Amino acid sequence: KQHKFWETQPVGQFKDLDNPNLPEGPIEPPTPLSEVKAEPYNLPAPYEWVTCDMDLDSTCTEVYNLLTNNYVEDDENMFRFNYSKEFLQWALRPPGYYKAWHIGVRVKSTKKLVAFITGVPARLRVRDQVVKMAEINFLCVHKKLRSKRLAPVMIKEVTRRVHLENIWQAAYTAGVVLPTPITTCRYWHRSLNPKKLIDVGFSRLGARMTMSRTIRLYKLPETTVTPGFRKMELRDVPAVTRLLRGYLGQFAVAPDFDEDDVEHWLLPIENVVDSYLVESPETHEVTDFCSFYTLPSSILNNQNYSMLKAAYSYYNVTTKTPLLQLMNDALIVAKQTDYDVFNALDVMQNEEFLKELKFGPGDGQLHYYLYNYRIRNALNPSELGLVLL
Ligand SMILES: COc1cccc(CC(=N)NC(=O)c2cccnc2OC2CCNCC2)c1
Repeated sequence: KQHKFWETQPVGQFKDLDNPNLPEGPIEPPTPLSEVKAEPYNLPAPYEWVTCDMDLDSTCTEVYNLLTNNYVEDDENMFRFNYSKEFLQWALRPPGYYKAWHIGVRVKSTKKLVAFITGVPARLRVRDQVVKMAEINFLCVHKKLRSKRLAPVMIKEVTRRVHLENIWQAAYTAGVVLPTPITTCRYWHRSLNPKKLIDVGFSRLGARMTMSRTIRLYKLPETTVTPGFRKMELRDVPAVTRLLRGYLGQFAVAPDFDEDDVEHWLLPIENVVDSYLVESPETHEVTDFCSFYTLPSSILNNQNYSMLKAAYSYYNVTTKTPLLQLMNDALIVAKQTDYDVFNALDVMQNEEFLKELKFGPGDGQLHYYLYNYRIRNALNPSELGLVLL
């Protein structure tokens, strides 16, 4: 009964796990475009498909409001992701994006937006194969329409529209176990504003800890310590691309970023994405890079606060500066710009700094998935070089 839908899809199936003979790579071959279903899948009668034009402020506001009230909550339903409009426009319009992959479901009679799912194109390398994929995200069904089995038809519709662009693989994450994770990550949090985090129930006062001792424990310097540490600028795109491509090559799964991708995904946008680099004061060479994205969470019921300002570790590269020192500078700039918490997954080399920089383990896991692409053995999170938004 479980996974009724996913057992019908070209994804690694749990029953295949002990079959070492299945080759790594696509599970199903591409379909001739003439054979891809030309019409959208059928929705239940009261609903209709709509393509959400994120360039239209009114549509962007509808998407923002749907997600603000109905998107992912933590396990204890105390917080809900609150992606900003500017973030959504950034996340959904990378180089080569397709408007048709920004899919909404409206109530025919009222035109109310009640569900959403998106894809954006990405070139991902899986071991030695660079594969054109869709990164699927923001699957959201209004709370009042849950268990109407809308999610499977929305997944089939975005898959159909991705197929129409001759793309046959996808990548996505979920907090739940589906067939079959390529890796399972743990997330970690570094308190920047411990008083607020304890007040809103995100953190608990440690045993034998006072509030003032806790505030002292997480205190950070007022200024960064690495000489040449500065914000990334447009002129840095070629150097950052070289740095990032060289670094990501070590991971089994990672984006195959070119300069256009780096310009879109890593050039700082206030309150959306922040990127810093180390330019050697002697040689002016760009030797290190760190970045984080901004994803606030609504605090679902607290008298004093309504929003948690959270930074999420994105891509970080070191070739000269110790990773601990670079990431501590990232914590310092996040604290300076009023973030309450800095989150990170145990992917790439993040384990090197998590404990040392006073991150605490979160209580959940994030599973990564590939669609229509088998990898022989699940990866360790440290073999994953991909961060999805
Ligand atoms: C603190 O507010 C929350 C609001 C909703 C959910 C969660 C817990 C959670 N599920 N966190 C993560 O999935 C997570 C934790 C650390 C880093 N990235 C993450 O998720 C990213 C990547 C996947 N898409 C959502 C954002 C926390």
